[in-house]
Amino acid sequence: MSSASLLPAPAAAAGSLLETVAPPGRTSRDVPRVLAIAGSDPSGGAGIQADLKSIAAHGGYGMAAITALTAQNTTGVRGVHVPPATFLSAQLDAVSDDIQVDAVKIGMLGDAHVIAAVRGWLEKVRPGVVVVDPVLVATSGDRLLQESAEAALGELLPLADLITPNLPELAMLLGEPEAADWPAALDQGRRLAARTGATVLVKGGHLNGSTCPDALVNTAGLLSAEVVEFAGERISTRNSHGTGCSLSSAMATAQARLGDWEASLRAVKPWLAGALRTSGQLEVGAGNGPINHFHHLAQSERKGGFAELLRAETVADLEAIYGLGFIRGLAEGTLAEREFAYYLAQDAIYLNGYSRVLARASALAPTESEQLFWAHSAQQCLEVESELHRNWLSTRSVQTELGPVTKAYVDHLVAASAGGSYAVLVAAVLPCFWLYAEVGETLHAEYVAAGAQAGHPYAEWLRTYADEEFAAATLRAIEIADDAGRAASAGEREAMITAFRQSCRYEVEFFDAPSRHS
Ligand SMILES: Nc1ncnc2c1ncn2[C@@H]1O[C@H](COP(=O)(O)OP(=O)(O)OP(=O)(O)O)[C@@H](O)[C@H]1O
Ligand SMILES: Cc1ncc(COP(=O)(O)O)c(N)n1
Repeated sequence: MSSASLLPAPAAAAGSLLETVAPPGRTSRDVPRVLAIAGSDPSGGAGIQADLKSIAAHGGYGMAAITALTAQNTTGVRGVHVPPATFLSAQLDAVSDDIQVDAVKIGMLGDAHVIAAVRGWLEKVRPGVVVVDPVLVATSGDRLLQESAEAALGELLPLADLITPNLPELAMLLGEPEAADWPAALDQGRRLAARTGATVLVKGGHLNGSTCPDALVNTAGLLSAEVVEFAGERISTRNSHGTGCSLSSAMATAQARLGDWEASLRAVKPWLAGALRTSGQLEVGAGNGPINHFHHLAQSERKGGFAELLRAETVADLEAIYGLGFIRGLAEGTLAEREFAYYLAQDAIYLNGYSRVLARASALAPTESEQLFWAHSAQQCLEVESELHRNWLSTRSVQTELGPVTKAYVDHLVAASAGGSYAVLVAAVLPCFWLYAEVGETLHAEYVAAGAQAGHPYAEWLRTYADEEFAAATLRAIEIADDAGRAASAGEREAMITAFRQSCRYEVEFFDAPSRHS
């Protein structure tokens, strides 16, 4: 790979090519007409097939001019055929002679002849929104643009409003080594934005670590700041085939409707996260599978679908809970009395705060049945709290002040209740039902399986742990969260998942707190 910059000199970028870019004031439409100019992926995960799905998922009318045919699947690219560029020009003219194109997304281009054809058409038609995804190499490592065409691609970039390179592409376009971390990637994004005059979407998909941030960068004052970052969690999946194609098409469609890049990415990123998160449901191929473009439709149809998604989020935290010294000590009877007393005292404090938050859920509930469920649960909490004081705490010497984990957990719940979204609040309170019920049932079953020894110092506690009424309430809380999640927008669903995950983390920490703070 050539390490020379693929871009024209800055002076040229700022000259005539830039003047051909359409002005930012564009018409917004309810159903934008979006043209994808890209290669075909017959397995449906990337290229034009992903573009059309992504455009449709965002409510656009999708059109497709095919630059190249590939023979590929989820495991790799077997062949590439680039038809004569004159026929691409014929496709492009056939579309624009008849149809007003509100936005264009450009993906795989294949070779320099194709780039020249696209460039000639863009200069003639000047679509209102142009997004260029500078596709060079597929996830599988196969080349999708001839190396000799890289300079021509660089010259096309100043015609874009938005460029969406991944980290290796960003580096190659600048002729620099790949950024080692996120700040270095943002610096490269600034340089590409300055050289092209376009907005650059710097994507964090290729970073290491638990987060997956993105950023919009524009050095000409088009955004609210030069660099606008969008935080995101990394989703553990190998189904990333076509993520970049889908993101760029979604951005083109959203921008044609909203006329605001930041609002567009705010709308698209939660959708993409949901599409990655649910990608496994598709069961397509043995390699890097596709994302689930229409997850928002499927989820709203299938009862239990959102709860399954939440359940998958709890796996690591449940594992962590079962590995904690506190839990093992409780199960085996070796737990220090001091730690048990600390746990009970903090539980009583927690339940008081939790009860208030449940009462808020009752106030926000959309139906009388849910209102009653949360009100009843709030009352139950107070009853369990006084039971703790009466039967468990009155005979022990305990520390009664608010512990740091209890405070953080209750603060998180109060914040969720103050946010005003019933769905997010329901997701935030759910782990206290779900994880506690699961842990209780498991520990109780272990205790019974081990012969339910009467001499076990925590026998009485373990016997009350798996309460049937609480198990039934847990099922109802899960059902309510599932209904709320299926009815929620993509953005609200992501906020629900975030709130749920945070509460799950606090459940782990709550069980770990006695060994750290008692
Ligand atoms: N594991 C992940 N979890 C969450 N978001 C992800 C993940 N991987 C990629 N993304 C998001 O997907 C988008 C594409 O990012 P990435 O850097 O992977 O681009 P790409 O390499 O062009 O995509 P492709 O996989 O199609 O080649 C970005 O918004 C990024 O944040
Ligand atoms: C026709 C076509 N266009 C683009 C990509 C890149 O997508 P990915 O990087 O996810 O393989 C691809 N594999 N095929």
